[in-house]
Amino acid sequence: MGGLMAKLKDALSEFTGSNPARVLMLGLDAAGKTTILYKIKLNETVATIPTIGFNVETVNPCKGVSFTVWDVGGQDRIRPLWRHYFQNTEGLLYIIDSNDRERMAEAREELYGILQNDEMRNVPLVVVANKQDLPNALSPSQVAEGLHLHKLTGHKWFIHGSCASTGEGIYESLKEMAHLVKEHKKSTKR
Ligand SMILES: Nc1nc2c(ncn2[C@@H]2O[C@H](COP(=O)(O)OP(=O)(O)OP(=O)(O)O)[C@@H](O)[C@H]2O)c(=O)[nH]1
Ligand SMILES: [Mg+2]
Repeated sequence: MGGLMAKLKDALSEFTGSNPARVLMLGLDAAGKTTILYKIKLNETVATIPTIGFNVETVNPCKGVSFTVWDVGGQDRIRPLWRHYFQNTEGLLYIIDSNDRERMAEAREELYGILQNDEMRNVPLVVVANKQDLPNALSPSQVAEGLHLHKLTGHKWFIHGSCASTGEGIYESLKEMAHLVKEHKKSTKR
């Protein structure tokens, strides 16, 4: 009985305050990462400047879920720094500017560059197809196609559309991230 109680306690505390999951948020510059981070943290649309370095916040996007979200600047000259944040990552949030059709191939190459790293092996991926409010934005399924997600192996993935300025779609993306991280933790415990 004691063992069962301990297991239950363990399951319940998986993502709660004392033990947040480490979520890494990457994507090309101006995709909307910092806007998303502070929308989750403060429920406010903040005016951002390009991130040089990183922002980190602990957030509780839904009941019983706690994430430490690392938002790392995406300008090309600082992308080589991304790898320093890979270790112990439990979920990758990859943010796409769905309106930036010209840079979809670049976003794809960067994504595959991240995922092939040993430290990111099997880490679940949630792609956020942001800026859905813009009239020329690719739909989430077009973004999935542009990123060749259907060819991706070794990573559970999910894609959701969002508009960071209104917050639409962000909660759903994080809820799915919580689900995938939980599944991943279970499978690595086995
Ligand atoms: N229309 C629209 N604009 C957005 C949306 N999300 C973010 N933006 C704008 O996009 C610009 C870049 O947003 P940031 O959050 O700074 O982008 P970032 O990914 O953190 O960029 P780096 O820090 O350079 O990597 C800002 O002007 C935001 O207001 C969105 O959903 N729709
Ligand atoms: Mg930023």
